[in-house]
Amino acid sequence: MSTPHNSANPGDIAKTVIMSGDPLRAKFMAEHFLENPKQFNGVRNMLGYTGTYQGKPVSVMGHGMGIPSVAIYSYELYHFYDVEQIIRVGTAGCLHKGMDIGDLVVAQGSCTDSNYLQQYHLPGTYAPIADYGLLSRAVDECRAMGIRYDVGNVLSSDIFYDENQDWRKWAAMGVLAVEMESAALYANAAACGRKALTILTISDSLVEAKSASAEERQLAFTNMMKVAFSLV
Ligand SMILES: O=P(O)(O)O[C@H]1O[C@H](CO)[C@@H](O)[C@H]1O
Ligand SMILES: O=c1cc[nH]c(=O)[nH]1
Repeated sequence: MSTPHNSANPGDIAKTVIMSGDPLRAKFMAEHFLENPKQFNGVRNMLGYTGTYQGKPVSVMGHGMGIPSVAIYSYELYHFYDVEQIIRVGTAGCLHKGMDIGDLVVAQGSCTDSNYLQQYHLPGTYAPIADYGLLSRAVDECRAMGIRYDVGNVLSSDIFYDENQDWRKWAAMGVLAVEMESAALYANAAACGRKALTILTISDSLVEAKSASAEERQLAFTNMMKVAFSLV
């Protein structure tokens, strides 16, 4: 059975899916990390592939930009394709001095300015968090690789071009970086008892004049991919 957004048949997608906003980053992962990749989706150019990594089945797929997009793709993977864990590898803007382009942020929790969580009608503020098992293994891998990384809260914002610079208020609460999807991914996973983790690479700084090129965003940030594949 396919969905309106995914033409895969049941069984075409592995239990672990590594996702990124940019479908071309998913293609890059298929070409550079997967053995025998087979494309399972091309609907809306949201490319998805399944292969093996060191002999273990794994899929990679794009999820588009923003919460509505990641929410659709991750919901369908968990509910209609029986996926057990989704690891997002994305880019983010850092909110503090001393963080550099290329640094990793392992997103322990994700705040949001989106209304997505209101659908659960909770009598308070839900705190979307990563699966602890995936998180702690990712941190172990970052340490073993000897790369620069932080672990903590991120902001999943609906706003890329922030007219009011509201990110400053999140930074004052210790939030490390801003991206646009993790809160919905974590909430979707929690709502169906599955696992999720986001590993980010800093591509921009909101506090210093630093920025990566479009090509680097698509292709060069391989440390987060190595960490993600180590979790398969
Ligand atoms: O690099 P990706 O995974 O797309 O993630 C970040 O980049 C996009 C914005 O440029 C948003 O999707 C944001 O979350
Ligand atoms: O500043 C940034 C950089 C990457 N992704 C975002 O959402 N914001």
